[in-house]
Amino acid sequence: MTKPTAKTGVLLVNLGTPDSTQTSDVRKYLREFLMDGRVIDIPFVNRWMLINLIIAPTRAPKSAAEYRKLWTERGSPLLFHTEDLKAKLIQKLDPDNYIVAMAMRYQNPSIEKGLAELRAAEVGKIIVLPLFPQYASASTGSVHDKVMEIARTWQIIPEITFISNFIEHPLFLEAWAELGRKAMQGHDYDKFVFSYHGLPERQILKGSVGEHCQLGTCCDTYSSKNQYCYRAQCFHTTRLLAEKLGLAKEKITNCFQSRLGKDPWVKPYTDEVIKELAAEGVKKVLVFSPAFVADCLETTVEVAQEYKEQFEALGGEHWELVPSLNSNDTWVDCVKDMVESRS
Ligand SMILES: C=CC1=C(C)c2cc3[nH]c(cc4nc(cc5[nH]c(cc1n2)c(C)c5CCC(=O)O)C(CCC(=O)O)=C4C)c(C)c3C=C
Ligand SMILES: [Fe+2]
Ligand SMILES: [Fe+2]
Repeated sequence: MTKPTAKTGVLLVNLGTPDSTQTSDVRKYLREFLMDGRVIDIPFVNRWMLINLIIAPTRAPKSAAEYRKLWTERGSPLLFHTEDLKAKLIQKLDPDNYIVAMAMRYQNPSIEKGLAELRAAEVGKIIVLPLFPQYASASTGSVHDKVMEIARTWQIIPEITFISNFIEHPLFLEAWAELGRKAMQGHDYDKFVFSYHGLPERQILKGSVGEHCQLGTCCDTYSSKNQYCYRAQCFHTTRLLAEKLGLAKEKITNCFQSRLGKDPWVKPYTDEVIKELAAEGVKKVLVFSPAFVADCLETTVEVAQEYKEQFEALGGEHWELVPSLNSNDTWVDCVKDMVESRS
């Protein structure tokens, strides 16, 4: 009798979210998240003091109030959209060859739990897919780091494939384009804003190969020299999507949201771009947020509510967010293809 072939394990990992909207759970989540040295990249003692003496006490109650605006009967959207993605992926993959687990980098379900599920199924190979289209040390890099921290304790470490970036995948672009076309139907937008999650500028510079990135026009081209530069990856994502959707260059604006703390973050800042657009008399804006593959606090509350209020208060008339990929069928096909092409 021949031995059955071992399955390939797939681990989908998103950022993380609190277990509930109680301030204590939000504080626990923020502590774990922000104590990650890849997220707040300052010396440990300074980070510990900043998080425990300033951020956890003051930010946690404010963030808890924000999470209450977002929470649904199914809990946090980031979590249930990732669960839905996993369920649809399972339907599309051959069950004799694949087992799929899902995890959050911070809080639950943990990466430890996801990897334990795959190990229990005695997989022969693991494919880790951090659900971040653009590589950043604070997101993708941190997932890779955590998986290696756990795998390093195993006697047998199977072959592990890490997916670092998928901005050029044709089905990723098609999934966004489908959602964009739908949002554009019956509307004539003045501007298309591409708002990406921000990063401290020093993290962009640290992530630069050699001294390539100067945070200037260097990020306007994308090549093997700057393939891990977060800013260049974001601009490239916009160019590819704009091309697919046939958007005129002069109608496109890139910007970066979710700034935290006083250090300079990658520019231009979304709130400043909104002021500029309003001052130019722009009235109708469609917003894409393609650093996120699932709707979450940063899209549903920050972009679709807070930035909309800011734009309207400054005279804007229509501010619309394109919903995220969530468990869109073309996006599920994209994940299936990324997995199968690496098996
Ligand atoms: C798209 C990838 C992300 C990168 C890169 C990233 C970097 C990063 N984030 C913070 C601080 C916060 N981010 C918060 C929420 C949040 N961040 C991402 C993704 C990236 N972050 C997502 C998907 C979410 C939403 C989570 C959800 O539950 O819906 C938060 C928490 C919310 C809040 O209090 O505002 C913080 C804080 C830093 C400092 C950073 C890189 C240095
Ligand atoms: Fe974040
Ligand atoms: Fe650059």
